[in-house]
Amino acid sequence: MTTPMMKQYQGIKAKVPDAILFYRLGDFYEMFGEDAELAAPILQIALTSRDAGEGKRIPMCGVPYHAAETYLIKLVSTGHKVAICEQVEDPKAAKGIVKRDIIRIVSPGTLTEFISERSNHYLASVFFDTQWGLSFLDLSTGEFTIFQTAESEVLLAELSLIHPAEILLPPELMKKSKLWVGYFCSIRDRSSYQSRVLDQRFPGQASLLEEFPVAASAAAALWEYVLETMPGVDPSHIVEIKTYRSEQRMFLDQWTRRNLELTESLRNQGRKGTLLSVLDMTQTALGGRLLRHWIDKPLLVEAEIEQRLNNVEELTSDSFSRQDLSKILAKVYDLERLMGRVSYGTANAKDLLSLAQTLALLPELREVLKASTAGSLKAKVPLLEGLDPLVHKLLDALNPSPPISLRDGNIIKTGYSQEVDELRSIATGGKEWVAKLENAERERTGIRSLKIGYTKVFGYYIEITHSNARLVPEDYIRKQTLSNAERFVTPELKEYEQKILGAEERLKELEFELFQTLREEVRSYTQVILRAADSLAEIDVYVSLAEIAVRKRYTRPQITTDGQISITEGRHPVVEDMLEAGVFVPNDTQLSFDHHLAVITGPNMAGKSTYMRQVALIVLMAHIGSFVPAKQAAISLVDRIFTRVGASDDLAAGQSTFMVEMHEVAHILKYATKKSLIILDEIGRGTATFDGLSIAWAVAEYLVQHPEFTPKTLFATHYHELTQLEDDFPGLFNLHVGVKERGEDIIFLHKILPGRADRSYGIQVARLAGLPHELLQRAKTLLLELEATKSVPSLADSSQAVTQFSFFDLPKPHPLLEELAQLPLEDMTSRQALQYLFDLRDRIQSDETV
Ligand SMILES: Nc1ncnc2c1ncn2[C@@H]1O[C@H](COP(=O)(O)OP(=O)(O)OP(=O)(O)O)[C@@H](O)[C@H]1O
Repeated sequence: MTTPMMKQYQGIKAKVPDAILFYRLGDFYEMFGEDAELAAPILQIALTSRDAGEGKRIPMCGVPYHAAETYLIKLVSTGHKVAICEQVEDPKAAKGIVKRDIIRIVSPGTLTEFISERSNHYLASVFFDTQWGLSFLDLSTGEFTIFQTAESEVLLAELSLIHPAEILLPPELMKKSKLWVGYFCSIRDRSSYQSRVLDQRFPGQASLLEEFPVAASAAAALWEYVLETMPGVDPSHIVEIKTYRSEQRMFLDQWTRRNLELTESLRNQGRKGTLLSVLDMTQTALGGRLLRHWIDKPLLVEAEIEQRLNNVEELTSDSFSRQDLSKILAKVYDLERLMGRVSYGTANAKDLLSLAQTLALLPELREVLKASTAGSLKAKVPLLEGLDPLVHKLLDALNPSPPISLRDGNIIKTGYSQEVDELRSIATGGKEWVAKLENAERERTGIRSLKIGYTKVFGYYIEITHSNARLVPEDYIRKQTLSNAERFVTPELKEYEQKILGAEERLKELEFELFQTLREEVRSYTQVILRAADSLAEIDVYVSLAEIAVRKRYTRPQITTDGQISITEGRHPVVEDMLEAGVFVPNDTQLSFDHHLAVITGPNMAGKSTYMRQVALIVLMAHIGSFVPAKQAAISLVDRIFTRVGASDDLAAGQSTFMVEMHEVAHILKYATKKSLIILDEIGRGTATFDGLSIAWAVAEYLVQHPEFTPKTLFATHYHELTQLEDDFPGLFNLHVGVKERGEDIIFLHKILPGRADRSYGIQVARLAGLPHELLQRAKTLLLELEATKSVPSLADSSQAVTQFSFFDLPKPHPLLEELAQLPLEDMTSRQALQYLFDLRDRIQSDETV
């Protein structure tokens, strides 16, 4: 027969077939059967077995419950779900086997511990019904958002932006596995998407949910899943559902975000070298996360941008307030996540203390804001009010250095509760009483080594060594014999023991109860605390942006709608930071509807990419509400920024470098409007020369041929042929990056100048990179050949057939070169050499040798 315990286990396991069940047995969480076989190698713990009844044995492994978190994280981070099953009744009260049940299911998306402080950790849900619905929730902070779009591309870009730890999908979408490559997905029953759970929980948001029904369906499934994974818990810190509308926030596709290295660097996907790292001087995790949101979703509404810029400007000119606010913010804890723990009932005394200490800063913060010349930020003052009574209560109630555990007492401060104080004085006074008794007994018996001790099993005892046995009084009752001593009790000691132990026990219980009441009281302030948290985050971001603006000499951009982007002495915020002070060469930019496409030529390494990205970043920073690295900037609002930069492939999605490039170009041409800003860096270079040139040429033409479609475009290219377009299209103009030649070398000036570059200097750059001399000589010879044979046909006539060019098709070394190589220069006078050169020129001009 199966053992009763195994029966109970199987019943619970049947509820969570897709999760590894942590089954609490004493001080361990045990795993059985397939769960054990799966988990043991991941956790690197021993796999044993246990009697399952009927002579069968079942595989088993276990982890100690006090260290369970580390094991749990390991399983979840390797893409597994873990269900935690606890005893749910007091073992003393249990008849037969103790009742157990699942108290929480932890999956990658529902993890709230050990997650990055400065970024969000999202659980997402997707649904499709003529449109795409997306909903995502950060359980640790309570941020809950819905979003709806007709374009799958937009959905995928949103997903790549929020990078959810887990996506919930209905069965029909789960099948479209190509869309979800790289994500941990959980399947949900289709009925979950029709659920009305949100109507009851968020009654105030009915109209929002009605407006975006597909996203609301996704959110319903998500909410149901949350409730399922945390039975009995209402995440009260999740107070509202937000959305963002495409007309209010700039949508940045994943390529643009990546190419501009906004929050992740291309090289190592870390923060270093990103716009975020340059702008982030926030002091709090709240502010850090908000700044990231601002960068991810720049504003499109002029008034909102101006409002942010006003706040930044006011703080730039008030260094006192900036410093004071910074000092206060440095002491602020992560209120959102603390409130998360309050709502899950996992906040301990240290958490409430951190919360109280943070809220205790608010009066000082309000004073600084009131006194500041930053008028707009004064509007935040009322949002930081209403919490002082709670702070006083918490600080009065909580011991300033409480233990982590809530069950061991020492949480409540003396003076807060009369009952606590009384019990504590009995408990601690009792110990004094024991010490007194010890002295008295030593006197009475004359045994100097007499000791009163305590063990959990025997309670209090009087210990007397065997050598003093003859001095033991008659009223001592023998309790235990050790190798060198005897232990005794007296009725008096026993009676007092009851009183002390009872008091200690009751004290711990009472302290826990009082703590829970406090935690509930904090929970009742959820809305007010989260409102204060929002304001703190904003103030933090403004102080950070202002501090950066002052330190790095950024200026306030003038926001316009006249279609002009006019930047004087603009700099690249990240490249500038990496170079020594004063080394970065600033450059100007002028773009308008009439003059909207700049073809930029210049050698490799000259600074074309840097310049184009700098323009994109300055425009983007202006839309965030940040000051910009320029002497002066007037930025007309753009609707989107597109970039096609550098070679990258997406082998996971089965696309070659060239395919990715063409895909990105197609995407840009499809979605860009007259109000967009486009960065195109060397398009066409991923394929054969003439194909590439033709495509680049045709794209440039396309961008200037339609009078109603004049997106501002920076177009860097090594195909110098494109500069010819300037003559035919007034909207197009040439720019080049200046270089200076010194002998065989070139010096990069990094200066953007009007007009076209005369040469590519590719070989000089290759020399700088250290290519072998012999190879460079050969390259030079080949270059002369190519230039001399003029094998590149003019593409001005697009009907002309384009032939592919390959190094294998090169002609043999030109006879002229052979002649030059043979020239007896050592035996020639300089006059003869000069004469030879004149003759040579004449021969070339008369085409004699070509
Ligand atoms: N304005 C500038 N001031 C100072 N240094 C600069 C400037 N612009 C670029 N640089 C330096 O030159 C390096 C190369 O710049 P960038 O990559 O923009 O060149 P590029 O012309 O795009 O080259 P390629 O054609 O090979 O892509 C940068 O890493 C930076 O160190």
